[in-house]
Amino acid sequence: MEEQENIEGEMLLVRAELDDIQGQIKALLDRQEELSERESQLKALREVSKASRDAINNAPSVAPKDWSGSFLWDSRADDIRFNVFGISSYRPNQREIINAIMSGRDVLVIMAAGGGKSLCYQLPAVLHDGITLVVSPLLSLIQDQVMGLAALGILAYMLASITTKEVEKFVYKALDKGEGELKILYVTPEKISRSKRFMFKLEKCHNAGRLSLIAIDEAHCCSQWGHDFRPDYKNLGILNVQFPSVPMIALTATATSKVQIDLIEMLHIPRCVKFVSTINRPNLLYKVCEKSPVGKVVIDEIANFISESYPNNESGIVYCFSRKECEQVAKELCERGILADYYHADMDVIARENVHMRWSKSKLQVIVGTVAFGMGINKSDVRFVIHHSLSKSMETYYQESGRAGRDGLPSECVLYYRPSDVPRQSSMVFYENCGLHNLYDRVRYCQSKRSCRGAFFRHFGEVAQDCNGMCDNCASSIELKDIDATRMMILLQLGNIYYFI
Ligand SMILES: Nc1ncnc2c1ncn2[C@@H]1O[C@H](COP(=O)(O)OP(=O)(O)OP(=O)(O)O)[C@@H](O)[C@H]1O
Repeated sequence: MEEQENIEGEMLLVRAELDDIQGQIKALLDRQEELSERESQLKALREVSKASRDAINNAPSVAPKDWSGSFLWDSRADDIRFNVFGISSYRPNQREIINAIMSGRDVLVIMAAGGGKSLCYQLPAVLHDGITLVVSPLLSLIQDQVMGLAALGILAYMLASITTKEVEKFVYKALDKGEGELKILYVTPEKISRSKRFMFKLEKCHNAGRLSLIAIDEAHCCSQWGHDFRPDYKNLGILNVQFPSVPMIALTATATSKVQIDLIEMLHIPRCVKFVSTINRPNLLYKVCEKSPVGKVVIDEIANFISESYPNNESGIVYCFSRKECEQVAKELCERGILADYYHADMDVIARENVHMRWSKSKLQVIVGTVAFGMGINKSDVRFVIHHSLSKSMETYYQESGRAGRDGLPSECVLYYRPSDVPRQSSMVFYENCGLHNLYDRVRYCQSKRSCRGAFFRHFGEVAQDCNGMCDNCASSIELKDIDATRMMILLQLGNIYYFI
C-alpha cells in the first residue's frame, strides 16, 4: 500500500517536472523564433541602411523633385491614358514614374505583380515622338504585349527568331530611315548582345534622334543575387554607355536591396530615380498545410480542396519539385476528376505552348508545373497556387505564389510542407549563392505558428504591414480570440471567472 503511494507520489512529481520542462522548451522555442525574426529584421535593416549610405556617398547629388506636381505633358498624358489605354485613373506611383521618365531621368521601378508596370513605359512611348526599345526576357511575354498593344492601335513589333522577313524589313527601315510609325520595339536581351546588325541600326536610329526611351522589363534578371539570373542581361549595360542621353526605365516586381544595388550598377544608372511600391498583395491568403507522408493522401487533399473550393473551373497552378512528380501529380488529379496537365522543361516548346495556351483559355483548370512554369504567365484570374513541395527561397515562393490574383480578387496560396522534403531541396541548392540560408528561411516560415506575410516584408526590407487575418496563423489567432471571448462570456455567466484566470 505504502509502496503504491510512493510510486503514485513520484509519478506526480515526474509528471510535474515533465510538464515544467515542456513549458520551458516551448518558451525557448518561442524565444528562438522571436530572435530569428529579429535577426532577419536587423539584416534587412543593415542592407537598407548600407544601400542608402552607398547611394548618398556614390551618386552625384540631384535635387529631389516632386514627381506628382504639374508637368507640361499632363493633359496629353491624361488624354492618352484615357482614350488610348482606356484607363480612368492612375494607380499609385504610375503618374510619378511617367513624369520622371518624361523629364529625361533614368528610373528604377519595383512594383508588385499586376501593379501596372507596363503602362509606366508604354504611355511615355506613345507620348514621345520616337521609338521606345523594350528588352524583355521571354518570347511569350513579348507576344502577349505586342498583341495587347495592337488591340489598342499602337504600332508595336518584336525582333526575334520568329519574326517574319516582312516585319523585320519594316522594323529595320523604321530604325534606319524613320519610315513607318513604329512606336515600341520589343527584343530579347540576346538580340542586344549577339546581333551586330541590330545594334548598328539602333545606333543610326539614336544618331537621328529617334530613340526616345529604353525599357528593361524583369530587370532583376541582371543580378546574380536575383532568382532568375540571365547571363545576357549582364550585357545590357552597353545600352546606357552607347546611348547615355536616352532615359532608361528598369522594371521588376521584386528586388531585395542587394539586387537593386546590383542592377543599378549593371545597367549603369547610378542617378536613377527609384520608385518602390509595396510588395504586399492584400488579396492573397497564405496557408501552410501539414503534408502527409503518404503521396496519395496529399493528392486526395489537393483534389478535394480544388473541387470543393473551386468547382467552376477557376484556374490554378500546382507547383511540384521534379518533372516526374509533375507528371504523376497531373495524372492523379485527372483520375480524381480535375482537368489538369503538366508543364516542365523536358517537354518540347510546342507541347509546352500547347498546355499553356489551353490553360490560358481556361480549357484546362490546373497546370502542374516545375519552376520552369515561371515568367511570362499573364493570366490575371488565377484563383489558387498550390505548392505540392517546398520552394527553395522566400523570393521564389513570393514570385510563384504571386501568380495568383493579379486581377486583385481574393485568391489562395497553399503550401504543403513536411520536414522530410527539406533534404532533397537542400541537395539542389547546396552550391547556390546563399542557397542553404535561403532554404532555411523558408523552412522557418513553414514551421512557424506565428509567421505570416510579415516574412516577405522582412525579406524585401520593407516596413511591416498588417496581415489582416490573410494567413492561416493570423486567421487562427483571430479565431482563438473569438473562442476565448465566447468562453469568457459563458464563464462569466456561470460565475466561474476564476477558472479562466
Ligand atoms: N491605372 C490602372 N487602372 C486600372 N487598370 C490598370 C492600371 N494600370 C494597369 N492596369 C491593368 O492592370 C493589369 C496588370 O498590369 P501589368 O500587366 O502592366 O502589370 P505588371 O505590373 O506588369 O504585372 P506582372 O509583373 O505580373 O507582369 C493590366 O490588365 C493593366 O491593363
